[in-house]
Amino acid sequence: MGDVRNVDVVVIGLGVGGEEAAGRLASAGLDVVGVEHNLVGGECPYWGCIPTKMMVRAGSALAEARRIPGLAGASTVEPDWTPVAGRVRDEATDDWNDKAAVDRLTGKGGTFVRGRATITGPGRVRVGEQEYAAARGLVLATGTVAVIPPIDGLAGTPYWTNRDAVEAATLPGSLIILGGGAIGCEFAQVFARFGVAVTIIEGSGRILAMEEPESSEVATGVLTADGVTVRTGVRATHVSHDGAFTVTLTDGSTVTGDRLLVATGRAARLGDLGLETIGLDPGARFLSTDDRMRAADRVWAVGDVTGNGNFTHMAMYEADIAVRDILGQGGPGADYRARPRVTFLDPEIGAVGLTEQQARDTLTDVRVGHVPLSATSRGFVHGPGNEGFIKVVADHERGVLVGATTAGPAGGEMIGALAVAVHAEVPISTLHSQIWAYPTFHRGIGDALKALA
Ligand SMILES: Cc1cc2nc3c(=O)[nH]c(=O)nc-3n(C[C@H](O)[C@H](O)[C@H](O)COP(=O)(O)OP(=O)(O)OC[C@H]3O[C@@H](n4cnc5c(N)ncnc54)[C@H](O)[C@@H]3O)c2cc1C
Ligand SMILES: NC(=O)c1ccc[n+]([C@@H]2O[C@H](COP(=O)([O-])OP(=O)(O)OC[C@H]3O[C@@H](n4cnc5c(N)ncnc54)[C@H](O)[C@@H]3O)[C@@H](O)[C@H]2O)c1
Repeated sequence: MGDVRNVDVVVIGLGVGGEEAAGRLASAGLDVVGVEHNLVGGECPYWGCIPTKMMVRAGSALAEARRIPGLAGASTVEPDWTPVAGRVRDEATDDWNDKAAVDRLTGKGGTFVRGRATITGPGRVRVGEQEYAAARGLVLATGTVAVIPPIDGLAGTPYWTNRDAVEAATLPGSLIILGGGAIGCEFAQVFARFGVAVTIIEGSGRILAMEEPESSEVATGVLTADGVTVRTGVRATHVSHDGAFTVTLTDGSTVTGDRLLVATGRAARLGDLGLETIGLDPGARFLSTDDRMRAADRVWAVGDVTGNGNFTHMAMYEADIAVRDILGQGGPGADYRARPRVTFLDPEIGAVGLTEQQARDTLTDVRVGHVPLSATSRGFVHGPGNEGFIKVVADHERGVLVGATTAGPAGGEMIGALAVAVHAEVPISTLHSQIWAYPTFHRGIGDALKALA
């Protein structure tokens, strides 16, 4: 065992949240050690948001080109995965090389340690043979891994997770996707648009089950139109692989495919972290925190491990709160009322705050306004590809919005206006007097507000 090195803060896990926290604390002059056993930047830049949104961009370009007939002449579309895989490898991930990110941290004065960190006691962390004592404390930002359900026969088969799907240099002829959440749906649409025969198997009654039922309906419609087979309310009971995959479902039917992508949710990486040495439960699903992201005395937790939403913007939001607390800077604590999210389908499905059902479960007088995008001027003008809707959810007693969904060609952008309304609790009477530019997609927000009933 080497000497104990005394530092101010040890950050465990340098994904989105940890990298932000370590960089900010180092810039503020603290002696910070950031530990990462894989790639600095974590899931988002290498196997998550960035490469998948490059894929979505490519799929959307194909879809838009296919809309030319009827709109602007003729088009012949020949999909080719080569440039997509090339962009993912060269532009998004630098061939899965994190040198730039490591340099960014050390350039701010932080110390980078590649290895797996284990907590050995209050303020104490071990990486290999080196022990660190952190006077100010620890930031835990170890993120999540793909959940692999205990389906008979699945273990031991060469199934894909999001990582394999992002790294794919060539596409399979057919793909079975277990799970119809954001990951399953986004990959399904992209791959289908490149000619892959995709089947989604979703155990619950609808895909995108965490979102509004109308979102599930739109997603099912567009995926089906793209050639995806969407199976809901069925689960896999058995998986076999003999070169191709065969999945047996609860209704007795089977589905075959060249590849199988498991996209059935994420689990926090907490098991082997040594949480028991600081009085935390190593078996917990998530680390619960107070509104300053404190999980225990001199222990902060940020990002996916807190269970407050697996989104990059949440990891950065929570890292900011933890950093301010460590530096004694004060400022607002965590407030999850206006949590935004966007599922990057075509149409994009943006959402903020509560769904209608969540609002009805907690509030006494809930009013809802809904407008199909095709009924708005811009939706009408747009024509092909105008699937979507705007839905607003109001707490009538307080006269404010508590949630909204914007599905459409610019759904991820439209939600910005409604996120402000929910976050700042803008009175609905004030929103009614707002002038919405014509003929934008977001002008439909005014129509949805008028439809509140
Ligand atoms: C396919 C996919 C698409 C996504 N798309 C979006 C999107 O469009 N928009 C969005 O907002 N979010 C998206 N997400 C979610 C987003 O990637 C995560 O919310 C984000 O990466 C969380 O950041 P984090 O820092 O909490 O964890 P992570 O990014 O998971 O980073 C945690 C890091 O900790 C390291 N680590 C773990 N244990 C240890 C240890 N003991 N010692 C050292 N290092 C350790 C890991 O190697 C990892 O690098 C997507 C996720 C996936 C999988
Ligand atoms: N655009 C984005 O912001 C974006 C994109 C991708 C992922 N993410 C984040 O990553 C997280 C994980 O995504 P995800 O799609 O893996 O998880 P998810 O929890 O959103 O969806 C998983 C789905 O799998 C289903 N399921 C679970 N077990 C099953 C089984 N055995 N058979 C069939 N279906 C089963 C669940 O009912 C659920 O609908 C999301 O919560 C999201 O926050 C965000």
